[in-house]
Amino acid sequence: MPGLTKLPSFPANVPTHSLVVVDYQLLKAGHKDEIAKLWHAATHLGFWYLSNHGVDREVNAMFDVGAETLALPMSEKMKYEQGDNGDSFGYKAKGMIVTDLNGTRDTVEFLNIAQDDAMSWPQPTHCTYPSTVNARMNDAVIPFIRKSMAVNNTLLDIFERLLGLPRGSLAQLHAMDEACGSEARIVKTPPNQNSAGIGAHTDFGTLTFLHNRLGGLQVMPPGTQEWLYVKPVPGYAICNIGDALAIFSGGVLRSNLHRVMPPPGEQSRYERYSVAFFTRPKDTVVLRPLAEKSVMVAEAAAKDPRDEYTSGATAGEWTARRIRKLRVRNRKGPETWYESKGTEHQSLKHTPETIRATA
Ligand SMILES: O=C(O)CCC(=O)C(=O)O
Ligand SMILES: [Fe+2]
Repeated sequence: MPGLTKLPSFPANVPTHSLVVVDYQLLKAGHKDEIAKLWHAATHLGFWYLSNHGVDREVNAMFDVGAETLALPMSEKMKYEQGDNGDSFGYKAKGMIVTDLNGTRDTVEFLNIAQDDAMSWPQPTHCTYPSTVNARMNDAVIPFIRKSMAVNNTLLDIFERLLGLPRGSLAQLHAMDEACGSEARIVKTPPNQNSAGIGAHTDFGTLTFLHNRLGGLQVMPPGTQEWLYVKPVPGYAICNIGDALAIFSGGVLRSNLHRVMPPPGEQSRYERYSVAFFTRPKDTVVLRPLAEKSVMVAEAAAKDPRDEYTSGATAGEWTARRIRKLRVRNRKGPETWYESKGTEHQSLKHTPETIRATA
């Protein structure tokens, strides 16, 4: 069980970015200073720690489900592999996606469990899962997904209000009346790696609720070309804005570039697991600034003459394209790496040269 091993502490001598700590209970209580801290983090780096989220027990259970499942024989896991069509749900074997422009293969394996499948369980909506997932659906997976949804929906309601959007408008884009790309993920990085686990990317969806025990996650602060570690803090989630929310807000909220590297220092000798929940819009929602619904978004969109936030794609198409273009077997050359990109132009000028700098 990954939770029972005593892990070496995060080293003090690696370049690290400190994140603002936002208290979830204070946010829920409408505490003004806490909401102001959240807004600042969401409109600048797009990442923050969330304390007092109350999901610790469920997160620990998910680390165990991940360890049990990813320990299954490869032949069993491969029955659930994502494939090359841009589907997200299921298992992704190590080395199936590229991490950079040169086509370097990834070093991680992960398992994605659809929110829709958990909500319709035992009836599948999208796909089925390994027996180790099914066995823990009721006591671990569903409780984790339900609580993560509640956290992300609370944050979404706050952003909706602060963006000046009509009440319920963001919630409507994420309602459970249609299929969506929201999913839980468990990522496993083997010990002693020396290349990127997951390459530089922005998240595809709306909001990410992430749980780390070992280091490895890095962010590139806006306006820099420098990668900085995010230190895992026990009990704190790491939250970040994804592309869909950056686009809905006309760029007011920031979807920042990040990647997963081997854990730093002594930690690199250990297997690394992370657990995440991604809230994504309903598949049919078109990704575009909600300018007609908010003066703030309209003003931000007007300052974007190149229309970089108007994708024309639905959320389902956006996610499928980005996954498809990352798959090794779909790679034609360096251009396929650029074709996998989302709103990275927020961190970089949208040119091959600057994207190359992060590759
Ligand atoms: O493992 C992590 O810490 C982050 C993973 C990540 O960025 C992702 O799965 O999108
Ligand atoms: Fe990510």
